[in-house]
Order: sequence, then structure tokens, then C-alpha cells
Amino acid sequence: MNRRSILLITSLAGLGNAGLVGLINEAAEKAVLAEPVGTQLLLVYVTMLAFVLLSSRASLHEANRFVQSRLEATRRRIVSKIRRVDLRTLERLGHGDVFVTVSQETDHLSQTLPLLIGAAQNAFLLVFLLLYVATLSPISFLVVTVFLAGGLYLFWRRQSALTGSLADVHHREAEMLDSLSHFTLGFQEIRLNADKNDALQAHFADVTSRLRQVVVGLGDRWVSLLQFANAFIFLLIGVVVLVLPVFFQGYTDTIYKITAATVFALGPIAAITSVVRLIARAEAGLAHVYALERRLDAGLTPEPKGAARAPSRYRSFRTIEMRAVTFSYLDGQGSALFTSGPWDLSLKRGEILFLTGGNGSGKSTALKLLCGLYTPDGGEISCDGALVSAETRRDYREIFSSIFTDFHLFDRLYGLEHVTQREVERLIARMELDGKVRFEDGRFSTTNLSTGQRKRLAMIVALLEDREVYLFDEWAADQDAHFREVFYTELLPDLKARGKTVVAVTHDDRFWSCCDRRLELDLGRLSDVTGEA
Ligand SMILES: Nc1ncnc2c1ncn2[C@@H]1O[C@H](COP(=O)(O)OP(=O)(O)OP(=O)(O)O)[C@@H](O)[C@H]1O
Repeated sequence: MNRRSILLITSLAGLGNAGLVGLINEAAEKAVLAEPVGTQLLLVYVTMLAFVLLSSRASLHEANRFVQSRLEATRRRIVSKIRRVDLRTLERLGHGDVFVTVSQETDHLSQTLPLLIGAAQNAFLLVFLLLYVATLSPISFLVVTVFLAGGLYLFWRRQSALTGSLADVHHREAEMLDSLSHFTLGFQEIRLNADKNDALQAHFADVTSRLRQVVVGLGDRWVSLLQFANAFIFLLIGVVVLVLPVFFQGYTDTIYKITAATVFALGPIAAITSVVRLIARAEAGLAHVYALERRLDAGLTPEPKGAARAPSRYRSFRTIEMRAVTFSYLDGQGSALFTSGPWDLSLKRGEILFLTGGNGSGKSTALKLLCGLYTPDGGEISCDGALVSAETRRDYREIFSSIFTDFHLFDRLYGLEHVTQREVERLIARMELDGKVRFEDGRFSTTNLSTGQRKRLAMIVALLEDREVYLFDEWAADQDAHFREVFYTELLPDLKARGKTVVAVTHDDRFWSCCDRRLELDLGRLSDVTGEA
């Protein structure tokens, strides 16, 4: 059901509700005049009641379905944008922002938005009650409408002032979660150091106390706002019942009907004012979602749509050339924190190339530029003479397999559903992980291994991917002496023999002879140091 149909059912539920009030008034009038109510009125009343129940139920059900499917679409849309976004954009966003928005904010919206439909039903009821009052007495309609509009305006203005406090609460909650994460992530450090433990606890107490203060402050302001709404409603009834009769002749005939309609409006008004707070929260949540999407959109890279994915056009490449490549990490103000390049690099199929250099010299950055995860700010990358453009970059990335220092082990072999049990078992044995890990139902039995063992598991996945170029960022750094030897003297030569190209970042000067060329990075500048010690 679409938005318009839901709005229609919601308004019909409100209309039916107002109709019930009219029927009650009619019955009351008959009672006052000592006339029999009659079965017809009773039947209409029961039918109307059934209509109200059914339409209100349908409107809430459909609104819930509508909201949940829109939120599901939003979650999927955000994730599909994350898949296509530029790595730098994602690094700048940070994981926290993405997680909070995709899980927490959408979850909150999924709980609040359906409640707002209840408020919409009440708003319609209010409008129809006003129209009903208009049929009884135009003057009281005018007074009640002006009064209500003025009250709602004042209420809205005061509640908008609370939005700032709401943002403050968000900020303090994030601060509290940050502080809390130190207790779990830094557990080992604080259990070994009582002073650190106590100081962290004191800091946490500080943070929670600030959070309590802003939440209490917000609560107090909210209470006065609700009191204002209550006082206002009774003021309105006072005007209808006590003031209007003094000024208008003939008004007394219908005063009890108008009073009844106004009293019936109490419930909807209270229901609407109580969800206003949720509206403010939902607005803030939606603003977060939209802000995240805007930032993701700014970093989206063009991707071919629709057609089934063909093997990369670069699979049988002979040479990759990087010419005058430059790249800078920028801070929030746009100033360069680190600049890589300009440098040139020519990489031939079947070559083993080592990248060396001091900490922070730009080795990992160079790998990310080489495989197209970062887009160069200047210069160009070409493959067998053909320029790698924005349109072909995704295809270009498909010839690389990487194990970066901050590699991630997925819970199953995504994209490798075709591999056989035997193939994986052979590699588990090759990586000397048999007895540690089993391959069952398309996944490894565990990833809770030592750092070096986890890297071997990542190597199994990389080898199964069977790509053309392998990028290893200090892969051997966490291996024992034996397996370090296996890496340099068996694994790398094997890859070379299979026509694969390897670019490995390494500090192992003992094995520098195991490459065809060694390039050294110094403050982002590249030089060929093959054969040098
Ligand atoms: N995501 C990032 N945002 C901003 N600056 C970064 C980022 N990643 C790296 N840098 C900066 O770029 C420089 C080069 O980093 P890079 O990780 O490429 O060096 P590296 O040679 O691989 O170092 P190491 O040997 O310590 O791993 C460093 O000065 C670092 O501060």
C-alpha cells in the first residue's frame, strides 16, 4: 500500500472517530429531551464503531509495513553505497558513524515512525471534531480554531528549542559509549594497572554525570512543556464553557455538544503532544541518515550497472605503468598531512617486487594506489598502454588480491563458493594449520587463532582467489622463523612460477635477495635500490 492510500485510511479512521462523537451527542440530546434513542441510532453507532476499529487497525498495520519496508530499503541503499564508495571517504567517515546510523538510527526510526501514524489519526480526529463544532456554532469554531492554532504554534516553538538539547544528549551519549569501549577494548591494560583502571573509572563517572545532567535538564524542560499543553487545554475548555455563553445568545442550546466535542479532543491533543518528542527524535535520526548518505554520495565511484560481471579485461595484462602518481591525505581543512609521489613505477607480469622503507614512508599508501583503492590526485595508471579511467577502475581492481596489515577475515568464503573441499584442505595443510582449523559448510571452523595463524588463513583465501597480482603488506612480520622462510623461499617463488605478480612490503633484509627488484620509499618518494644492502 502506498503513502497516499495509508493517509486516506488514516483520515477515514479520524472521520469515523469524529462521527462517533456526533452520534454520542445526538444520543445525549435525545436523553435530555427524554426521547427514545431508537435502534437505528444504535445500529449506526455499532457500524461506525466497527468501521473506526477496522480502519484505524488497517492504517496502523499498513503504516508499520510501509515504514519497515522503507527502512529496509534505506539500510540496503546505504550498504550498497558503502560498497561503491571511495576508500578515503569511508576512512574519513569512520566505522562508528556508519554503524550508529545503519543500526541504531534506523532501528529507532522503525520504532517511532509507526507511533507517529497514531498521532496522525488523532490529528485527523481533531480536524473533524473542529468541523463538527463548526456545524454546531460557527463562532465557537472560530474561537476554538484560533485558540488551538495559537497554542500549537507556541507549543511547537518551545519544543523546537528542545532540539538543541536533544543534539547535546546525542553528543553525550556518543561520549559515554566511547568511554565505555575503553573498558572492553583496553581490558588487558587496565587489569594490569590499577591506577589506569581507577583513572578510567573516574573519567567514565565524569562522562555519565554530564550525560545525566543534560538528560535531566531535557526532561525538566519537557515536563514544563507538557504542563503548558495541559494548562492550555483547560484554558480552552474554560473559554468554551464559561466565556462564550456570556457573549453569544442561543449558544447555550448547543453548549453541551460543543463541550462534549472539546472534551473528546482532550485525548487526541494529549496523544499528539506526547509524541512530539518522538517526532523531534525521528527528525534528528532522519537527518543523520541523510547526512551519511550525502557524504557517501560525494565519494561514490562510477560502476557499470546491471550486466552480469565478466572476467576482468585486465586479466591477461603484461605491464602496469604508473606515471607521475601523486596522492595526499588531507585534514578537515584541506591541508596535506602526507604526500605520496610523484613517482613512476612499471610492473611486469610474473615479477616479484619488494617495497621497503621506514615507518610512515608511504609503503601501504603506495599499495593502495597501485591496486586502485585510492584514486591518484595526479598522474595516471595504465595497463598495457590503456589508461585506467574512473569507469574501468573497478575492473582494474579485480586483478588484485591483498593482505594488508589491517586485513579482515570474513566469516565464510564469500565469492568463492565454487572452491572444492579438497582444494581448501590442501591449502590448510600447506599453511600448516591442519589440526587448528577445519573447513566445513563453506566456512572455516574458527578464526580465533594467533596473529600469525590468522595471516596464514588470509593467505589461504588470497590463494583461492587466484588473482593476477598479489599485494602483501608485511605479511611475514608475524610469522615464526620457519614460516618466514617458507613465505620467501616457497610461496613467493610458487606464485611467480604460476605467472603471478607479487608486490610485498617487507622489513626482512635477510630475504631481500628473494625479489626481482626492490624499491625503497622515503617520505613518499620511490627509488629503485635493487641489489643495494
Ligand atoms: N588514513 C589515513 N589518513 C591520514 N593519514 C594517513 C592515513 N594512513 C596513513 N596516513 C599517513 O601517511 C603516511 C604514510 O603511511 P603509510 O601507512 O603508507 O606508511 P608505511 O610506510 O606503510 O608505514 P609502516 O611501515 O609504519 O606501516 C604516514 O605518515 C601516516 O601518518
